[in-house]
Amino acid sequence: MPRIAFLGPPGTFTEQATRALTADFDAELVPFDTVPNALDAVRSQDVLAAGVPMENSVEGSVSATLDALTMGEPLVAVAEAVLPIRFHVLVRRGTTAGAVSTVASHPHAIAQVRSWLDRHLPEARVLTTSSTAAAAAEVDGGHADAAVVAPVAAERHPALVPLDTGVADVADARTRFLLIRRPGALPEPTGADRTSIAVVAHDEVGALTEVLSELSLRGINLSRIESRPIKDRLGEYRFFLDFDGHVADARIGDALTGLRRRCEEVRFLGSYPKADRSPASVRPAASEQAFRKSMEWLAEVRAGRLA
Ligand SMILES: O=C(O)C(=O)Cc1ccccc1
Repeated sequence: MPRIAFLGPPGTFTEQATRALTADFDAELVPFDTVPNALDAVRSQDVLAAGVPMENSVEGSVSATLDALTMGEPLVAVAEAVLPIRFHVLVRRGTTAGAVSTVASHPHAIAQVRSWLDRHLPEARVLTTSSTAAAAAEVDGGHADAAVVAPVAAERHPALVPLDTGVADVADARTRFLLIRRPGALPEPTGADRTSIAVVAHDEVGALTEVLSELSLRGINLSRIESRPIKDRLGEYRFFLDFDGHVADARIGDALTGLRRRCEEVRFLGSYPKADRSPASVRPAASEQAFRKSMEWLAEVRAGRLA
């Protein structure tokens, strides 16, 4: 049975997402304490794949995931899941809100319950943990008084009780998760795919505009752009781009070759079906047929068959 890593310990949102991402096959889910460790386990072939949190509608990208994807051997995303996010706040039985002096959770969870904390636990000191489930373990072990967790974590900690449930500053907050593998056969194009890449543009005037032009000229819909510093050079950045389409699509392949010529570095991070299955809107000039016809025309010109 394939082993699949997830950001643990058991009871995280990522475990829930990884279960959804592997629902089609029998898998043994294996917890790792950090995203970089889970991805390294994929690289070293200890596991087949890893489920990782990617971005959140409230707090933005999970930078640990972005950085870990581009450091080390190449990896690619093969599937995407989006989960609605609401939290339970768990305490040891008998703890009242007034007795909570420390509240623990993953930084992205804390960011999504700031107003709730200001209202209900204004005096509490925040302790950040590697995951929401790790925060529940801290409370169980007596190292923190309250934990902001995924509802599933409550089942794992029968000694803890909710101080509140369904907590979320933004009612419709969502988090996007990816299933990451070593490069191999790509998922088949479905017409409702997303492609992710990371590029380092040359340090010159207009470089980012030119990167974006490669996409816009081909009618490619950009769904996310994020920058992360290149660790060893201050003021230079790696851009993470997500856009509609599959690398097997002519317009995407064409854009990628343009980027490859133009950029210092291009890392392909996968083409995979979008969680919402919404089909890409492709303008006529960027359709498969338009690309095929233009290539046929070029071949004719090159063969000297056109007047
Ligand atoms: O810590 C978790 O449970 C995670 O899976 C990371 C996370 C944290 C907050 C919101 C969504 C995902």
